[in-house]
Amino acid sequence: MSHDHDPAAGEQREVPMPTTDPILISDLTLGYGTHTVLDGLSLAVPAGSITALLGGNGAGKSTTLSALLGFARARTGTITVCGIDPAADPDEARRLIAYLPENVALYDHLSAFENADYLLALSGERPKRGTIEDALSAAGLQDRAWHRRLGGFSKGMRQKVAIAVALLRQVPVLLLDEPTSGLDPRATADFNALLAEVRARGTAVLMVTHDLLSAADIADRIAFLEAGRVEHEVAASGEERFDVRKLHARFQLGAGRLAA
Ligand SMILES: Nc1ncnc2c1ncn2[C@@H]1O[C@H](COP(=O)(O)OP(=O)(O)OP(=O)(O)O)[C@@H](O)[C@H]1O
Repeated sequence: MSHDHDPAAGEQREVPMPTTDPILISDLTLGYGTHTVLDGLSLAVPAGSITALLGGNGAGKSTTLSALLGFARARTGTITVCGIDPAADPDEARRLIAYLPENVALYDHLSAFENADYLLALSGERPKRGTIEDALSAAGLQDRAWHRRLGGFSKGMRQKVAIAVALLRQVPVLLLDEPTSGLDPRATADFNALLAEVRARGTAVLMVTHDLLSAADIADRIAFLEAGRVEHEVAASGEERFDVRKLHARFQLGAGRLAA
């Protein structure tokens, strides 16, 4: 499955430097049939920052990611990924996005290395010799696991392979759907440390999550999605992190409002 690694041909693409916020959603309304899911949603994620998108079940968090990927079409409002409208040009928008769904689709019969190599080839990437190993290592996967089939991997190990692929793609936007669900606290901390590195590269990260602790630990901004829009947004200031108990209370308030 591995392709020929010609170092000369394997130059990594430059990460496009956005002139506007890489993720920009303005007054977005979207739904399925007669059911309106997003109703005036506005959200901006600047380069080099992490926004956690919180909200009750069915609030429209995954739908927001679908719209950024060009799978769900806006009725009104605008949505851009580095200035590209994903509905008008989904291929170009997806070229700029690394997306980690909740259940990452990897191939059990391939090794970690082969999975990364194959998935990158599907994205049209030809990584330089040694860069896959570097990325697997940076993602925290021990070298003895690099050439083992994924069949026996834990969820945390799979997540590391997936994030290694995302790291290798060097794209300006990373979308994560509940990335820490099912991870133990140690694996979650490792994952957050990795996200901090992705942020330091200038990537705009939007993370849908129910994990308040993880969001409080890593996010720069936390947006609460309620009644189809961002009703409340809080930002961490400097070294001061979020208070998880306050976030929990805020979340309960929103969930109560949704149920009312
Ligand atoms: N393809 C679809 N067709 C019709 N309705 C859909 C579709 N996808 C999602 N919905 C509906 O849109 C609403 C929002 O779903 P979405 O998956 O975006 O919520 P969510 O906030 O991600 O929820 P959860 O936290 O449970 O994952 C729900 O009522 C859901 O049933």
